[in-house]
Amino acid sequence: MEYKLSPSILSADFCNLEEGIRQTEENGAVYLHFDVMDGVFVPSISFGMPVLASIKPAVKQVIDTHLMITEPIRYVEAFAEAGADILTVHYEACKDIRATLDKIKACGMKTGLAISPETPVEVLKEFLGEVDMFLVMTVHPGFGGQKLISETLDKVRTLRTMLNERGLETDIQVDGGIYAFNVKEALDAGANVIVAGSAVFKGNAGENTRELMEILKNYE
Ligand SMILES: O=C(CO)[C@@H](O)[C@H](O)COP(=O)(O)O
Repeated sequence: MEYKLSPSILSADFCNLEEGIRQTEENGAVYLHFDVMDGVFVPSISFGMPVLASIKPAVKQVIDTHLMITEPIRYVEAFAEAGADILTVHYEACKDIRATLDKIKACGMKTGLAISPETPVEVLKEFLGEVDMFLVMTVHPGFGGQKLISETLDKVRTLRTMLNERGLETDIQVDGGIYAFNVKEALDAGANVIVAGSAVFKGNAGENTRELMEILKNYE
């Protein structure tokens, strides 16, 4: 299993965004996590396609886009054009999940399906084998800097078991409250794509990335 770090720029210093991102890339983060919030699905508003389109040509990282927006199907084409490589939508935010996933695929992106902490993991059963990545939110979506809800890791464990039973090696991403001190708990539960915002961008992004990457590289 390949372990990947996806630094979330939500916690970055936007006056020095280019430098911050470069430090994560130079220190081995192959993904870059781009959190889109609409003020409806989640209370907060973040950034959207124009910001992504500016970042895209400046990085080689996989743009791992997490849409925290209602009816994301409306924006699938726009995010493909802006440069998203993976487009993750929320189970709770879609009227027609399959149509949304089909549109993501048709636009040439990888598919991600996310669940919020209150959503049971069993809802994902019918999508096993149909998506490239599942995202199990380890905090309530909407804000960086929250504390990991440890019960959400039980859902990661259950999901990894469900995938293993079907012989699937689908990526499981975890997002929220992950730091060097607790990342191993998420890996032990079965996650292999780690989103980290505060843990990377608060302080020295290069050193923080290196520290997290060391843990991922040495994980067995
Ligand atoms: O999607 C979200 C929040 O909704 C996350 O991607 C956060 O940006 C993670 O931040 P930290 O908890 O790592 O600070």
